[in-house]
Amino acid sequence: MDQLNVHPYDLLLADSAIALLKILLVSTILLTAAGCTASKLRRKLRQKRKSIAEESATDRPAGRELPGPPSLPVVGSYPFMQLPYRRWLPEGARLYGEIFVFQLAGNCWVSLNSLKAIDALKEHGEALSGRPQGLWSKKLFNGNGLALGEGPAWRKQRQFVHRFISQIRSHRGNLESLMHEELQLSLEEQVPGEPVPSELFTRITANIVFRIIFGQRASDNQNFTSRLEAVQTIVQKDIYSSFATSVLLPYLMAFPNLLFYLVKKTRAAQRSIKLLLSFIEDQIRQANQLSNSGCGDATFFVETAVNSAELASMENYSDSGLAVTIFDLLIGATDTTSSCLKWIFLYLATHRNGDYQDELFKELSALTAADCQEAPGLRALITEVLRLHPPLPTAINHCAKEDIVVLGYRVPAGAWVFPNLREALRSSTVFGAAPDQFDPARFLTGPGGQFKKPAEVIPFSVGPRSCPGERLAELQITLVTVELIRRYRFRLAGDVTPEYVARLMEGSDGLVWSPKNYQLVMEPRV
Ligand code: HEM
Repeated sequence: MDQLNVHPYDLLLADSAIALLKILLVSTILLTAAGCTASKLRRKLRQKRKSIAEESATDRPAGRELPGPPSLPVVGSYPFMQLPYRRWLPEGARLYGEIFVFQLAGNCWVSLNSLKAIDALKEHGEALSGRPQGLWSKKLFNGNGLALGEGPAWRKQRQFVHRFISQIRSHRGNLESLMHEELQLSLEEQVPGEPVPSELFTRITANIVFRIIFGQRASDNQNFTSRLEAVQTIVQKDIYSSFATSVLLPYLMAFPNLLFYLVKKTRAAQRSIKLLLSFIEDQIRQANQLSNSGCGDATFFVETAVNSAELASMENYSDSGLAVTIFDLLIGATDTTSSCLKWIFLYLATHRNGDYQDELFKELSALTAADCQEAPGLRALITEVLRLHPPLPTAINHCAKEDIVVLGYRVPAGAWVFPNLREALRSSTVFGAAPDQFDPARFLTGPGGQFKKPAEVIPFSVGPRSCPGERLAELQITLVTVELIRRYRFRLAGDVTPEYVARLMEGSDGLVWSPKNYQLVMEPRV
């Protein structure tokens, strides 16, 4: 009865007071913890500075201080640059030149902006073969895999992947018919008469890679496709683009569980990655069972890997380690290759009002199917798209294992070093007066318009960490492009204004650089 006498406002007030108290309590705990961490960090920084100062000059390689924006405590270089930082990089290169440094998310980032600077990845191959080992990679991948792994295990798995790719490429006929079949199936799955979403290219690529790895179509496996899509969303976002992550991340890192359990998006991302990894582990278990029963098919990656004595002899080798390598192959292969195809078909649909695609169609129609792959106009198109829109514009961060000197500047051990491929591939010194323009003819020379592959176009990066999937990606891009140009004429669906095309061309800000999604009208050529 007593309760009935309580006015609802009183209840509301009591609730608010409790909520306020809770907020105050949590804030106090957080602030105290942050204070402790900050002082811990300050102490560490002082110790680090002291030990650096104590290093004798002879121990350190000579070299000037790297140029770059200033850096403040806590916020780093954030106030002097813009986010997303990738969009600011051209400005940084203009201000500071071929190589510069900035501080973000508590780390020292070194941007290599020219081909000469990027050569450091070859020249200091071993010293720069490290990868930053952040909280994410430790917690989710445990140092395994190709993209973030290091040391002898990474080297051995890379060799294994290289050998597998050369082996399937040596049965080129089989590989090509798998790709043709997949393209045909993916096209048949489109709604007849409707414009085709640019996501078609992701579907084709995912299906091809999935078949190479598991011997089945990805589209037939809903469990896989939904998990892959969730992980792709993470890859397409750049976690360093926001203030919260670029500035607060190092402090949140001090409380990994807080980071994982409080930040909803991070938790969802972690869950998606774990689900995809557990799906891959199931496939590995099935491959093991098939192999033990003698019913396996060792032409697929997963079967070849579970039967490999070389991999089995690796220290701490496990199914979960192999799952991370397969995860890297799936993710590494899908978004990059499909991004390139999306750019290609955007240009085909828009460049020179369609005259350009008609020219290519004529070139390909005059050739046999085998010769089409080497057609100069086609090679020039693919090379120009990869030059202007490298799918991984800043590759993956490398980590300097020791102090090195690049172009006369000292790069400190522990720095996150990345090749700024987008900048280097738009150098006017190398690519002429209009490097930002789409002009495939720049790669055609001589009276017959011969194509010569330029060594300067390096969208797959260079050095011991360069992309192991380069040859596979090139074959896939070539086959899909030839086949579609020979069959269809393309235009963008909807109200196509120059502003709309410019917006599509701006692309995404994530780790992988794709055009914004578009719809393609594909008219069969008769
Ligand atoms: C157009 C397509 C592709 C492009 C432009 C591309 C580009 C790149 C780049 C720039 C890197 C980072 C190199 C560095 O850190 O310096 C990389 C790494 C990697 N790529 Fe690709 N890639 C493509 C397709 C593929 C395919 C088809 C596969 C799988 C078969 C693949 C698997 C990987 C893996 C596993 C790594 C990590 C290698 C390591 O750290 O040792 N990529 N790729």
